[in-house]
Amino acid sequence: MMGESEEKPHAILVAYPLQGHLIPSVHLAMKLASKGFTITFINTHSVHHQITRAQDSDSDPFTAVRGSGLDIRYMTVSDGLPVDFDRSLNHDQFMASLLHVFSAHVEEAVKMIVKSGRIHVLIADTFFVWPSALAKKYGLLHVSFWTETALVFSLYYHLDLLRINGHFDCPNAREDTIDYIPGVPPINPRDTMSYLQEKDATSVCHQIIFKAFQDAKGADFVLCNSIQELEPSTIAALHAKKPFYAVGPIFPSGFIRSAVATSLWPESDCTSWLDAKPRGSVLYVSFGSYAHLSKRDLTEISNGLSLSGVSFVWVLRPDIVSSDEVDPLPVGFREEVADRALIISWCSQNAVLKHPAIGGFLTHCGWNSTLESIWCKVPLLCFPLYTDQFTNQKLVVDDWKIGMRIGELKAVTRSEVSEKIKAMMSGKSGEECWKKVVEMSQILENAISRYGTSERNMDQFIKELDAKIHKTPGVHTGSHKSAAANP
Ligand SMILES: O=c1ccn([C@@H]2O[C@H](COP(=O)(O)OP(=O)(O)O[C@H]3O[C@H](CO)[C@@H](O)[C@H](O)[C@H]3O)[C@@H](O)[C@H]2O)c(=O)[nH]1
Repeated sequence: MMGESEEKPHAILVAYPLQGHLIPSVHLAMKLASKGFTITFINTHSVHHQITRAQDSDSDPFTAVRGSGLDIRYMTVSDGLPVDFDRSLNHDQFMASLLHVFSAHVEEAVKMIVKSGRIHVLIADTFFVWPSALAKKYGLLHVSFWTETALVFSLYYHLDLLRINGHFDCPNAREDTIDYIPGVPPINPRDTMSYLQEKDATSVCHQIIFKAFQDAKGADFVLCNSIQELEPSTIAALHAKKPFYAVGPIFPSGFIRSAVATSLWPESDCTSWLDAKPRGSVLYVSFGSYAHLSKRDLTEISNGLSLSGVSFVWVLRPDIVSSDEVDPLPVGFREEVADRALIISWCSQNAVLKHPAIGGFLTHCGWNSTLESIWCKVPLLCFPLYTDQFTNQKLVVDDWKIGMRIGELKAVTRSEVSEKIKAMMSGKSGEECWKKVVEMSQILENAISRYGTSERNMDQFIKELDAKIHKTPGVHTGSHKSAAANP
């Protein structure tokens, strides 16, 4: 991309310290580096510690790709809490630290990088509350990286409209369709993010969302891990407001194995177990890296899996109910399903989804899982738990018709779980979803092919960024002058 004589753009990329954000951030860094960027990637000490512990190796995760000519440097900073602090058990304290303390540590790192050489850009997850302000202070361009759908971005971006219209943050919030967000097809409030459906909008996560989207309004560019063809009107309307580019799906090159370690937990290898199963016969079950299930729902899902008679691989994180609860599964469950179930703590999800034995995915509808499932032509059984997962479910079930809901409107029961699993794995409705997901996977493949929309969007973004860097020589050098001008 870059001309020989031109200086390479140097970007700091700060990943949000959660698994579902870290994975696309690492692969965005690799993508940009392959297009000629120098990247300084920043992880928290805690994430670094978890990755190296999972790998049983102390080296920085990018070591493996350095020989290939990618210029990716690596730093770690504190998130404000001790490395071994249980962030899963103390969610609000962790979030409060990211809200109030983390920026001071990032600023120290940015100051150091700026002092040591030319730097042009700060790329940071949209959920951080400080990037735009920090970028301005140090004379850097700000690229906001959004790891969810454009639809979710747009709903957060237009919180003021939702408030004015009485759909959010008011005593008796309206329950009728939201039909006034620019470019967004009408949406039922029940399909919006959990934070928009909650009555109390004073939680630490709400504060993060309010501040983050205030800050994001100052971004020079937004890169979104979605695909233009999947959300055309929403993306067009956002792009009309600011340079908003869909560049997804952002996957490791080769998809199955990432050259850079990103897993926060050690991975079990499921290949030989899956190799022994017939094509399309196994259900993969995972609720992602962060969400918790209630004990009641876990019991119903376990019993539903048991009743269904279907073979399954279940990623059951040790903290799925709470890290206080040692084994939350119903007594006798493991023995009952032993001949057709593989229950593990973590795996290479991409490798599992890509295996021909997998025929369906019971998922919380995290956006990465959704994209990975589509890529692997695996239809989804949706059991959203919080945040954007309800909105992703709406896209999957109502708009794209590649999945089915579980626990819709009422509490989930074992018989519903069992019936839906059977319908998905061997019924007509499962077959319909499968046909659609095969079509959709082609859209994703096209988007990241040589002349696909995501590839072109990425190139257009780089061209515009480059023009901005070179338009005002001396400004985006990370010089202390600009920092001093805006103390
Ligand atoms: O055993 C496993 C289970 C998961 N994964 C990976 O972990 C990631 C999980 O991401 P995601 O499916 O998006 O779920 P969360 O971890 O829950 O991600 C958070 O971040 C996402 C956006 O970045 C949001 O869409 C989710 O709602 C939010 O909970 C995916 O890449 C999976 O491939 C593994 O590698 N091994």
